[in-house]
Amino acid sequence: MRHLRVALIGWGAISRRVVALLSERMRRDIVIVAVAVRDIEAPRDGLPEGALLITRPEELGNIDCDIVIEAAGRCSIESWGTVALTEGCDFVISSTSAFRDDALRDRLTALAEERDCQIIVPPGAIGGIDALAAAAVLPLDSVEHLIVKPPAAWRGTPAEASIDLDAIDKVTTFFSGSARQAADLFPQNANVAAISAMAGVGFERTRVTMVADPYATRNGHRIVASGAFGKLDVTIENEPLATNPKSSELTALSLIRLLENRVSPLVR
Ligand SMILES: NC(=O)C1=CN([C@@H]2O[C@H](COP(=O)(O)OP(=O)(O)OC[C@H]3O[C@@H](n4cnc5c(N)ncnc54)[C@H](OP(=O)(O)O)[C@@H]3O)[C@@H](O)[C@H]2O)C=CC1
Ligand SMILES: O=C([O-])CC(=O)C(=O)O
Repeated sequence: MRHLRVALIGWGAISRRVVALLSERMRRDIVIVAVAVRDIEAPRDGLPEGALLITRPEELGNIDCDIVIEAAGRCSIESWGTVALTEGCDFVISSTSAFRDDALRDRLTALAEERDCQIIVPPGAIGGIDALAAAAVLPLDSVEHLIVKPPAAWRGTPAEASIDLDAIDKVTTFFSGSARQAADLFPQNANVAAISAMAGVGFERTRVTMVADPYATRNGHRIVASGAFGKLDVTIENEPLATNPKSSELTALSLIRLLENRVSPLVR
């Protein structure tokens, strides 16, 4: 039986949900060996039994782990990714908006190649990424990504500068631009734009629209692509995570799929 030793960067909504699901699913073959936090003194509950609490990327060097999963925020990508890859661990990223920075992406990719390990971008909160990436083997004409969330999910973001989130009574579009602009301006809501961009036609050519919908209760994504392969149109409505309405439950589920595939004799 394969075993997987995992370090989690961040102890927020996604990490907590991943750990709860692994426990519910009794995955004794997937062990959380470390959890990275910023403030070691802060009170926190639910940590996986036996996991070491760490605060500095260098501490990964003292831990025997196979894979490091970032679920913290884009500021953590460079420091934790550099050490994880240098230590020969695969590095899974949730804060994919960090990769709107081509130089950072190139630096980490070169390091992964040098250390013979991988940076993994899971589909996160969206579906159809396997099909989009496969379609991109042949020329693509266009990729559009529509993000629709309830007003509460846009609080504390630049959306507040263009619309009154408390007052809107109809579906309101407040952003239209490239995936690079979307990922740059909305690091807590448009990581998915970076995922669809990297799977398809890149950060400049992927067009993103963001919408606040006062009647929505879920986080919605629609990806429409066309090209030599044909046409793709994928729509998904995600339940938000209980402890962070900006993030969708599917992001944690996608990490469970990734981890379970790493230990399973049948990858699906
Ligand atoms: N790829 C995708 O499809 C999706 C990606 N995301 C992204 O995933 C990331 C995690 O999301 P979520 O769990 O909902 O976010 P939360 O805000 O719930 O949790 C993030 C946690 O990370 C901690 N943190 C921040 N920086 C660091 C650091 N440098 N080292 C250690 N811990 C750190 C914070 O701790 P504290 O502030 O207490 O120190 C917080 O507890 C976010 O960037 C989010 O935008 C979200 C949804 C979809
Ligand atoms: O969870 C979602 O629906 C998408 C999200 O927050 C992100 O891409 O950052």
